[in-house]
Amino acid sequence: MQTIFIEGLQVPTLIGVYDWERTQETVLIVDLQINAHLEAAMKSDDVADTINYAAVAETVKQVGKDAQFELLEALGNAIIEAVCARFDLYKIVLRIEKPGILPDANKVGITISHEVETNA
Ligand SMILES: Nc1nc2c(c(=O)[nH]1)N=C([C@H](O)[C@@H](O)CO)CN2
Repeated sequence: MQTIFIEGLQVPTLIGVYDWERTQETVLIVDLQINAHLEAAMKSDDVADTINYAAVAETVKQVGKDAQFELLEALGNAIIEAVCARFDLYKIVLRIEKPGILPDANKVGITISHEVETNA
């Protein structure tokens, strides 16, 4: 099993519990770790044999564009559902940061780990 990661992806989205957060999009910072079998691409050197991280990033940004959640937890769940539906993976660890929102804190956020159920 190998890992693909994306760090520091900027994801604009409408998010927040309070009215003042819902007048404009917030740019969230997303990190993703995906565990998958990459052996085929390691041998073939063909992007068709792997999880294209550009396509993952595009999927995450599209979820953000379409979403209007209040909570980071709900957005995280939507991102995980979209990525798992599109890519063949075993585990995903998602971290979403919301910078500069709390006084006296650089950033707040969540981390969600999700393992895909297999029939094996
Ligand atoms: N666990 C969470 N707590 C809070 C969230 C959240 O998404 N998850 N959001 C907010 C507000 O929208 C925040 O950004 C401003 O106070 C508060 N707590």
